[in-house]
Amino acid sequence: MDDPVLLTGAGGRVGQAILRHIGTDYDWRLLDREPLSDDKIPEGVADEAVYAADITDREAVEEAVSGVRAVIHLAGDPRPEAPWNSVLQNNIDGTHTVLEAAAEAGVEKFAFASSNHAVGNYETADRTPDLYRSHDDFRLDGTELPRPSNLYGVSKATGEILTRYYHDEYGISVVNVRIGNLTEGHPPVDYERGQAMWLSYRDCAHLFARCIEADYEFETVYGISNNDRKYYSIDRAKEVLGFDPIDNSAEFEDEGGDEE
Ligand SMILES: NC(=O)C1=CN([C@@H]2O[C@H](COP(=O)(O)OP(=O)(O)OC[C@H]3O[C@@H](n4cnc5c(N)ncnc54)[C@H](O)[C@@H]3O)[C@@H](O)[C@H]2O)C=CC1
Ligand SMILES: O=C1O[C@H](COP(=O)(O)O)[C@@H](O)[C@H](O)[C@H]1O
Repeated sequence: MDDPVLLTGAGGRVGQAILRHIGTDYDWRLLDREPLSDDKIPEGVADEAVYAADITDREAVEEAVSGVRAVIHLAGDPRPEAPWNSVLQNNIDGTHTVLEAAAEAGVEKFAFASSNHAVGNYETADRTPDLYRSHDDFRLDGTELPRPSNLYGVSKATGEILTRYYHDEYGISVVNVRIGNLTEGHPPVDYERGQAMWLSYRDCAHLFARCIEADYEFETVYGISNNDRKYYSIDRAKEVLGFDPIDNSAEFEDEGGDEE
């Protein structure tokens, strides 16, 4: 196997979606501030490769990142309503610490879990709800500036600026993945916005596998499944990363996804 890949926030929803589908494909280092129970650790991952540490703990992060070729950085406060003190510490300071350690260790690739909330204020009153429906052709494609919809979104936009700096200054290949709505098994029910930005577990794992495998310099892409309803373009993720999603929220329309 190639050099290890560090996954921060390994015990959370996105981390587990990744590990469930590609958990035996890589030599993982897993980091989370909560100790990981055995059922959250793929077969073959040694105890020494599992770190119970906070991403603001520079020494612990340095140890975890030493000798890895790629980082998938998920750890952080994922709540859209998270208060400033939490996103400042976990999302901004934490991301800075992981990037500093990655640069120092000579990591080649860095995939950052950004969010739809970094651009949530493009969803203006005059664009919605049509924006969430398949007849509407408005698309965000990753070239637009952030327009956060809450302080959590501000922290994700800040993470994207931090990755830009570490790419330009230290040459780390970066992909910011503006993840939509990860929901297991089916798209969110009775929630048009969520259906338009649904990301299935297997498409999520495949997308982050492509972030490990593909060649790129600095990219910002959207992480959603191949939904008929969409206002995020996945063209760039397809082109640069070779993302080839399988799922589509339209296939579940009888379960609460009908358009008006
Ligand atoms: N689930 C979703 O639909 C979306 C998630 N994201 C982003 O993806 C990432 C993962 O989200 P989820 O898995 O849904 O959240 P989660 O809360 O299920 O998982 C986050 C994990 O990170 C760990 N963590 C949090 N702060 C930490 C710290 N300071 N040090 C070490 N570990 C820490 C937690 O213990 C947890 O296991 C987050 O950065 C979130 O903002 C972005 C858009 C959508
Ligand atoms: O960034 C995130 O986005 C998803 C989807 O947002 P929502 O406002 O439609 O729920 C959210 O579920 C997740 O917790 C968050 O990290």
